[in-house]
Amino acid sequence: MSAEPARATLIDGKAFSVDLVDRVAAAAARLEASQGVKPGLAVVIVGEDPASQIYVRNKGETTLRAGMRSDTHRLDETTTQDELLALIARLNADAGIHGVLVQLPLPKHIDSSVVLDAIDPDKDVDGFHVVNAGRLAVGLPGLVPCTPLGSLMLLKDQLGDLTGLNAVIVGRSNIVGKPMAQLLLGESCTVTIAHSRTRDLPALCRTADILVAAVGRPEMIKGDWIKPGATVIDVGINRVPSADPVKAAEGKTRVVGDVAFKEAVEIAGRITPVPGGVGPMTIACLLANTYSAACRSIGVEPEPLDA
Ligand SMILES: Nc1nc(=O)c2c([nH]1)NC[C@@H]1CN(c3ccc(C(=O)N[C@@H](CCC(=O)O)C(=O)O)cc3)C=[N+]21
Repeated sequence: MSAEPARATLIDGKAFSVDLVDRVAAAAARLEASQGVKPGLAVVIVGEDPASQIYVRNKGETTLRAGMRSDTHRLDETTTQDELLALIARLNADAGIHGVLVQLPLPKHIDSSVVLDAIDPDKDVDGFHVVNAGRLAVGLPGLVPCTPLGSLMLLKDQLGDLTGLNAVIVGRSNIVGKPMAQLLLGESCTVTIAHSRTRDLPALCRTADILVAAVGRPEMIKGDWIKPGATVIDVGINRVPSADPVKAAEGKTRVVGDVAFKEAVEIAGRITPVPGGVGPMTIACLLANTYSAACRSIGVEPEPLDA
């Protein structure tokens, strides 16, 4: 007989996202057949931020798989804020484009909040516009940020009803932490948002039935911060030097999350791996949002897409 606790179940976001993209593709094809509207996504990238490259590559491939139109606008690092705003105005007015995404981070001379709030809220497939943040906060329908939306889909798929569970979110960003808190509150969880100034973060994390790590610090959340059996959602995508010193010296990197996975997997009940967890869900939800935006643009209620 072994007293060893079972290792955590791995939450396969990659597999879930493949299914979700298939459902989006089927729904989009029905929309096109019945209404003559093909969902279109415009992605705007200013400059050459390396962290954005994985996302752009994966997104391009996935958009094609979903049978949607995808335009990419690559602007020079020196593009002015006014030039960028002019492009957004054109995309807002383009009836063939239902989703507009401006890749973050933007160069320092551009004010991202001004840019994000220039996007038509009904085309804001990132859900970053202040109007969509407000809609989410008061429970109105709107476009919801992709990473929290994908994380919630995984949680509901794994756990079913989330009512009454203690959720701790580490990270208070507008793009992940805050909207994740709103979504979990909407599922009747008891939600705590923790951050860099939180006192005794390990002890707080140990109260969590659902622990969402969204701090952007490689492997910060340790195994002994996790309540045995808890569900851990690791939102982090951090590029660090390869574990093999020879490869690291050659400049090879690997991707790790915000959770120390090797320790955490021995304690948690369920956990998302990195890569292959939340990341692919973010992209699938971007396409789901583009499909929904296309439907709403012609006054059609989108088909439900969560499994
Ligand atoms: N306006 C805007 N919206 C975004 O959503 C946005 C952005 N800007 N800027 C950049 C970040 C980054 N991001 C990723 C999403 C998915 C993966 C992803 O699918 N990662 C895979 C592969 C990772 C790997 O192997 O390198 C995985 O986690 O399995 C990565 C990165 C979205 N971002």
